[in-house]
Amino acid sequence: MNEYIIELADLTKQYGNYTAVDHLNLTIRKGEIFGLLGPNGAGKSTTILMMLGLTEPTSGRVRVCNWDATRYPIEVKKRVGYLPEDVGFYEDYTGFENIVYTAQLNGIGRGEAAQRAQQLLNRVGLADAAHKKAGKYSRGMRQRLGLADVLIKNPEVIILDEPTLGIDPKGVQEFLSLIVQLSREEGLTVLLSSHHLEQIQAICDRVGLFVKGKLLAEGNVHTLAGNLFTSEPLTIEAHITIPVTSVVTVNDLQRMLQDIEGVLTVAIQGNTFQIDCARDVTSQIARKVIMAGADLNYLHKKEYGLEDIYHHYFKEYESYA
Ligand SMILES: Nc1ncnc2c1ncn2[C@@H]1O[C@H](COP(=O)(O)OP(=O)(O)OP(=O)(O)O)[C@@H](O)[C@H]1O
Repeated sequence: MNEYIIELADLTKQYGNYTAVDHLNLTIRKGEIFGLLGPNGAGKSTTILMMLGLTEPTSGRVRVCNWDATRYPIEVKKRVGYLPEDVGFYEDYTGFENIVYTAQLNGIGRGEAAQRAQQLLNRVGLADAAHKKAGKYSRGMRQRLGLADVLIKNPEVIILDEPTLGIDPKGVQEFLSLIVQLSREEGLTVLLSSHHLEQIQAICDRVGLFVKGKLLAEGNVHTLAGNLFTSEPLTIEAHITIPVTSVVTVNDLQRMLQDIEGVLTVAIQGNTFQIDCARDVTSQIARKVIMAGADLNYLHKKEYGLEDIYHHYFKEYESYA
């Protein structure tokens, strides 16, 4: 059994002379939550369409659940659930009826379909609204119904394209927790395409950064930041109070910190010392402050997040949302 559930090898898609996806190489393991992040037009949707076997690559290979998606799209469709930005439901059918209908389209008999539909509606938090017409559902409820709709066929992989657009913050949090729960409890592999950095950072094990059809970087947020910002100065923030009885002044302390090898600059604002350094000198800072008889209230090392990474890569592209 192949350890990767999704494998893209030199995957390329051209529309005429335009290369929408450019020699993409990417592997995703079973049970991973992987985030596809990139500005509009980066090629995320085209990549997803190729994974689903809905559009043919110009060259390269795409395997999903051990099936070549281009040659065996039906096998892939049986194993992969796709939740687009906006799912189309029969508005006059209830949530329950919609899910039963999808189940039957997937060859599940009426009795089992009804039982599974009810279980899934409970699971996605729609038990109370199961018999309400889908046309009356809020945006958040529709996305939950969409999730039940893709889960009814017991997929191995689910692909979510901007699933939280238009949902209120509480609904977003609940929806994302549900995704993590499903992935962890049922070993479901999740591919989440989104512009929302904080959502990707909150739930994804790994992230792929797309721009102009290429994967510029991939890895977990921590590793990406480590690789990217090694040459950047490290910023350490120290909150320090100098007791009134002390002979040491703020200026003395600033000089002492400045003398530590590796420290570039020391800026002071109130009780906060912002220390830029070429390497991590946290322990030396702590020692100096305490030996000077001052009180060290906290020391904080700046961690680079997905937002810093995103801006680093995409600063020259203004088109992202
Ligand atoms: N059928 C098509 N014919 C011609 N060009 C296309 C077609 N589909 C997509 N493209 C182009 O390919 C590029 C990649 O589009 P794609 O939709 O994959 O990007 P995306 O990263 O999903 O962006 P978004 O977040 O806006 O959906 C875009 O420049 C788009 O205009």
